[in-house]
Amino acid sequence: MADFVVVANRLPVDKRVEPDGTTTWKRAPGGLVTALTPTLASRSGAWVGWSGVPDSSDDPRIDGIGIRSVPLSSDEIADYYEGFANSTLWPLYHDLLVEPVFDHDWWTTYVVVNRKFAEAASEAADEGATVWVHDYQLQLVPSMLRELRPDLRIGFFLHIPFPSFELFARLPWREELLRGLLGADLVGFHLPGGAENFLTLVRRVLNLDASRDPVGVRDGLGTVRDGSRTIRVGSFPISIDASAVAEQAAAMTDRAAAIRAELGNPSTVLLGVDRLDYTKGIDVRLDALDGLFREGRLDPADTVLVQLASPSREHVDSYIAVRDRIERSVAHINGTHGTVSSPPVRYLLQPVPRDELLAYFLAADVMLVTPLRDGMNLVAKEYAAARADLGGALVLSEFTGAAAEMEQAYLVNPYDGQNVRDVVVRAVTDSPEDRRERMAVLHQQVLDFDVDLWSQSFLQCLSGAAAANEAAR
Ligand SMILES: Nc1nc2c(ncn2[C@@H]2O[C@H](COP(=O)(O)OP(=O)(O)O)[C@@H](O)[C@H]2O)c(=O)[nH]1
Ligand SMILES: O=P(O)(O)OC[C@H]1O[C@H](O[C@H]2O[C@H](CO)[C@@H](O)[C@H](O)[C@H]2O)[C@H](O)[C@@H](O)[C@@H]1O
Repeated sequence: MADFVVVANRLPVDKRVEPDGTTTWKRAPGGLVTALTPTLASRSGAWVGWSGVPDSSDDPRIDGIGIRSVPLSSDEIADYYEGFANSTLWPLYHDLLVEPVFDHDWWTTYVVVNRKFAEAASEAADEGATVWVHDYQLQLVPSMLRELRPDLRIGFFLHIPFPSFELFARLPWREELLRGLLGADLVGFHLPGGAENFLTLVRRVLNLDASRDPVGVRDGLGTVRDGSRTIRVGSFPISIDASAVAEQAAAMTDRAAAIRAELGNPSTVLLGVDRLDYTKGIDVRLDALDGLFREGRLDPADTVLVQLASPSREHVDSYIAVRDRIERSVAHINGTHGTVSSPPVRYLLQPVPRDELLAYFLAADVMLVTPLRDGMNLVAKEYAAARADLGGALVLSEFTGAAAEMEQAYLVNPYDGQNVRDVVVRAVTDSPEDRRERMAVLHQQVLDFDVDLWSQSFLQCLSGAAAANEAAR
């Protein structure tokens, strides 16, 4: 039994079946794992989640973390993960970048799978334990878990944007989803705007008493009264283990120089690093590059864009469509502006090892982070952390959570193509002193506001919120 339980769609481990049929488990790279490992290890922790493959139920123990797999069948993965989570909630919460599908069978499976996660958490948690539930895939878990285990302290954190009333209210299951979240003692969002949208929805859809004051960052929590319980609502922008990134990147300078040489030592190396997702605006930066070559403002013989894309949600139609669009655009740019020996876009559709990724950060003159919408975007923070040399420049979409903190980045409106082209040129051509000044602020900012601050501030607020509810009970 654990006194601290994390519940997330994905386990912090990757299961691999080797060609000889044996199974190996590796700790998965990722911000959430890094953020929570110290707390999990120091408090007899457990992690409840899905292994990423169908029908898997092994429970390996990794780095002192007890793992509890929630087995999902292929049909459940199709309806809960690819369906309701990633074809209904994901597009709706990301401002309708593609049309969300409302399917009642998917909803039924979402309820069934959320109950599986709640039951697994209930079995893993010791009396009075703290349970931290994560993200849009599991919004019903807080209330299901509270019903099963009223003794638990329950927190919920949403990693993606939380939409306005006008978007959220389209959901046929809007009441159930809000009620699901209200099972928590503390509901957290990246930005105050998400928290305020939630308070408005609770007031208008459920007719509950919800506070109207602006929500602060890690401070000034909102409240919802639900019977004898008070649910706190707050903003906790996630971050990264910035000092570890800076240290690991410092060891990669030779590899960074080698990468530039492999690219033909062009004057300008631009870089994009994303899951292949339509929210990430990969097509926005490709269109900007095409336009800048046409306008003669960048020289295709002396400029290279490296786009590293990790395959994601590959069975979902909208992801198949965006992959096609991006690949056509890459071929168009290389076919139109390149030569056989030096195509200006180097595109990789596979994840690269962590060290290699850090070397690319050091090799890049300009990092292009241009999402149309993004809850936070950790890549932007990792780039700033990696650049302890204060080199490079960050072009950052205003529609990311990261932009709320990283004001010294070259901010762009990804919906305004001319603005993107102008800002990219500015990031490339500004004086080295101006670029250094901006990077110095960004680098220090990510060191000061790191992932430890995120998890500790959330857990401290959760402890206060739960204690108040226990006293009222
Ligand atoms: N090792 C490795 N990590 C990657 C790769 N692509 C993206 N990542 C990591 O995946 C995470 C992406 O997080 P974020 O930018 O917040 O976007 P998200 O994909 O929507 O969660 C960051 O920690 C990236 O460093 C890759 O090719 N290799
Ligand atoms: O699990 P997948 O379907 O493969 O997707 C990967 C993760 O994508 C989303 O990440 C979000 O969380 C980041 C950290 O808070 C944030 O920076 C980013 O803006 C979000 O998009 C998703 O929310 C996770 O649940 C997925 O595991």
